[in-house]
Amino acid sequence: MVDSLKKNPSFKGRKGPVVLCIMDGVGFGKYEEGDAVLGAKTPVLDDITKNNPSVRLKAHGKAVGLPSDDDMGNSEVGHNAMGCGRVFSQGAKLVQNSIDTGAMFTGGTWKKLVANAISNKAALHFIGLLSDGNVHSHINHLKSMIEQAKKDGVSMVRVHALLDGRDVGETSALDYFDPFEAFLNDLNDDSFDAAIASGGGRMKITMDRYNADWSMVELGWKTHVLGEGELFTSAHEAIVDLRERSGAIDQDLPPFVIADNEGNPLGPVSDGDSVIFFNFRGDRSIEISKAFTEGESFHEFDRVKVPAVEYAGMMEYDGDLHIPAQYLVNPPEISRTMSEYLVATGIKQYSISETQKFGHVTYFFNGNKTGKFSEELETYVEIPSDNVPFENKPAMKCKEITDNLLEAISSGNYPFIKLNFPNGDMVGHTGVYSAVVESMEAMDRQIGRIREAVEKAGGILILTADHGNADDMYEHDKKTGAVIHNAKGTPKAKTSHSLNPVPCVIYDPDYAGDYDKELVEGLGISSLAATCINLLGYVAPDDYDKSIITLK
Ligand SMILES: O=C(O)[C@@H](CO)OP(=O)(O)O
Ligand SMILES: [Mn+2]
Ligand SMILES: [Mn+2]
Repeated sequence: MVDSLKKNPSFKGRKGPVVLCIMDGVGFGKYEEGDAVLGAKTPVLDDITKNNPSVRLKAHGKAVGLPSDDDMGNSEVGHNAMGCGRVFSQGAKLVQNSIDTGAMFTGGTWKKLVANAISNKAALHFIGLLSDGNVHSHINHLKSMIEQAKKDGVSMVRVHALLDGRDVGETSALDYFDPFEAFLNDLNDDSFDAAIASGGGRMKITMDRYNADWSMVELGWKTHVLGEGELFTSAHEAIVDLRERSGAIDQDLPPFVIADNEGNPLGPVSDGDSVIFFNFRGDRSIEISKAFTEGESFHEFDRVKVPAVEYAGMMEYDGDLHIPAQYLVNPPEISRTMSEYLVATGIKQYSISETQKFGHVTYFFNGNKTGKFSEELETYVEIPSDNVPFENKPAMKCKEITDNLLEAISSGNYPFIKLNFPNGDMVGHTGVYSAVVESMEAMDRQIGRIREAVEKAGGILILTADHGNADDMYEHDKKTGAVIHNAKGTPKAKTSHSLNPVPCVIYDPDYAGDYDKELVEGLGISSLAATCINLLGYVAPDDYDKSIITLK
């Protein structure tokens, strides 16, 4: 348990709550063309930014614990940084280190899974996202593990590969699958047989999160484990054919199963096999891990059969519920989060979003911890998300989130309130510019309502984001900055996050002259924790990253 926070006597205090509004995926664009935040009519955001202290914060690369500044930010590392007030080396970096130092392959879990496959003359399966996005996984991690498996004497490897198109180009799958199939063929010899056995789009199968749509996981189970689905002779053939027939971009591609020479599935998961889920990020890895590891208590769908396998995740995906029990790399040891301090100080908190981002303001914000620190002091509200393509409903649930939030603000019960608006990110990932504009306009109207409520309550509103996305909706030439066009002559959509900085605006209608209106420049989003603590009237823990405000 952490110590309680010390009061800061120089801060005058406010009547109302501190409200932290995280506009998921809303950054400051580098290019005018394709910046849907700029392109949208957002009178509230414009006005609030112009007339209040505001600054840009770093939200990518090393500022959020990623290996390099070429790595875009993402929700996990962003919310971890905001909620923990410090920057921890994150999954992408920890896994790479573990491979580089060899620690992964001398560890007990790796050895156990390899020994299991060898002694049963069975397969070692790898399931996960095949790209170099470095948000959930990296293809190089997978390649290193397969090479090592061969060295260690495994004779059969089966890969169940999900198409990305969300952290990398929207139709870039073959840039990963083709060289990867060649890589496997190069490794194959009389004693080693590695092949892709199944696959599908990451938003179609396997990688659901926050219990939003378990039917995705069921379809993944059928595809990877039961070997049920449309059969193809190779992943290349499957991708080309399914793209043509479905018109889907990579993340939405229907599932496929690869057949052997007799027309049977090449690599369903069977008794005695070993299975590694090679994504390092937790949110979209928890459900499939449960399907593999839970016994009769599992009721989410009918698994038909549950093969007896040794299963391991790349990491422990939920440090609270210990999912899964076996994993290859220790997750970052995130401790002493802001929520824990607030609980120790007796401060009531309210956290709200819709399903798609509910875990972001709770589980990620609290350092990948599912449970509350205190039932009494913390209130979590989840507005159910619709299961629809979000380009068709760009407002998502921002109105419903706000309706609930306004009650929390006016109740006077919660000194600290945090919310996540998913619009910029979830609609941003669809690549549909006009829908993103609409989503920003819908969100702006709700921020107008929040501003009014905060003013009435005499509180403080902090507007910020976890990383960019909506601010960068077209692919640009890296050298010239020019928009890249499709064969049809339209701009090529960009579905991934951006490397752009994010806003931080402090709307404090009852400003009492107790801090400098000039905000500190050059900081990252990890500085938001100390800032919130200061605005609640407390001194931030010594080792938290510097606050964005300078107290007088
Ligand atoms: O959808 C997701 O899983 C990621 C992108 O891979 O987005 P975010 O980090 O915003 O959750
Ligand atoms: Mn996000
Ligand atoms: Mn996202």
